[in-house]
Amino acid sequence: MIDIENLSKSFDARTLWRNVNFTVNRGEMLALVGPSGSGKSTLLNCLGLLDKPSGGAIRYEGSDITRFGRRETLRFRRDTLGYLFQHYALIENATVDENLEVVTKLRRPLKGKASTAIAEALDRVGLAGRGTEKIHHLSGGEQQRVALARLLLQRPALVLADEPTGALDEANTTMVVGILREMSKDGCAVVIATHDADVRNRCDAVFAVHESSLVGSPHPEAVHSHPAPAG
Ligand SMILES: Nc1ncnc2c1ncn2[C@@H]1O[C@H](COP(=O)(O)OP(=O)(O)OP(=O)(O)O)[C@@H](O)[C@H]1O
Repeated sequence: MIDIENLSKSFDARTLWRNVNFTVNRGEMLALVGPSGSGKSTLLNCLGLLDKPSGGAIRYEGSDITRFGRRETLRFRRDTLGYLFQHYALIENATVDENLEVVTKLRRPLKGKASTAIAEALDRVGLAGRGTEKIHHLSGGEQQRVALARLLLQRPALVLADEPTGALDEANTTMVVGILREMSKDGCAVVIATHDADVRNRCDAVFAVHESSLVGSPHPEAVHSHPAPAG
């Protein structure tokens, strides 16, 4: 679905990564691992059109999205991408429901009313009945789960998740990864930057940023026999 071709990123004299090539298909969940500072978030930001690569192409349905103009970029972000990033990107002073209504106003729920779809999404992430609470009253892990409920309502084709379990305990980590897995089974492609070995082990493919290159394999057996560098 999305093909990354010879992607590179440099800042001044420093090359973060180069010759990055991989494909993510619908139904796949892929982990990006590597030491802190190796450039995982920057790679996700390039895929999410929040940063520009220095070279190469990111093809989605044949188009190189790095060459999109402003209007196409906004449309692609709105219609195709879903972000699950470290700072949640929620409206702090609004309620949980108000944050989720932003999505249901743009995208109708698959079935039934928006309020029912919002309640179902909150139930799925373990926050049933919390819709009237203000975001800034929630813990970091709860805010992360509101961001996940937002993704469930949005139903994007490509989910980009940056350390989605960093603020979560084990039970919630299992739930978040389980929901991302279900979204991939429903036909979405998921790319997760993570330091968490449990998250990595539940992915279909693992790619490691290592000495400015991306190394890895789409076959978990091969990944297990050549472990990615710890990150
Ligand atoms: N706009 C920029 N200009 C200069 N350097 C930058 C810029 N953006 C990121 N960097 C640098 O690129 C490096 C990689 O950062 P990035 O956040 O992508 O790493 P990471 O692998 O996600 O790290 P972590 O696992 O700690 O989140 C860092 O050293 C960062 O300072």
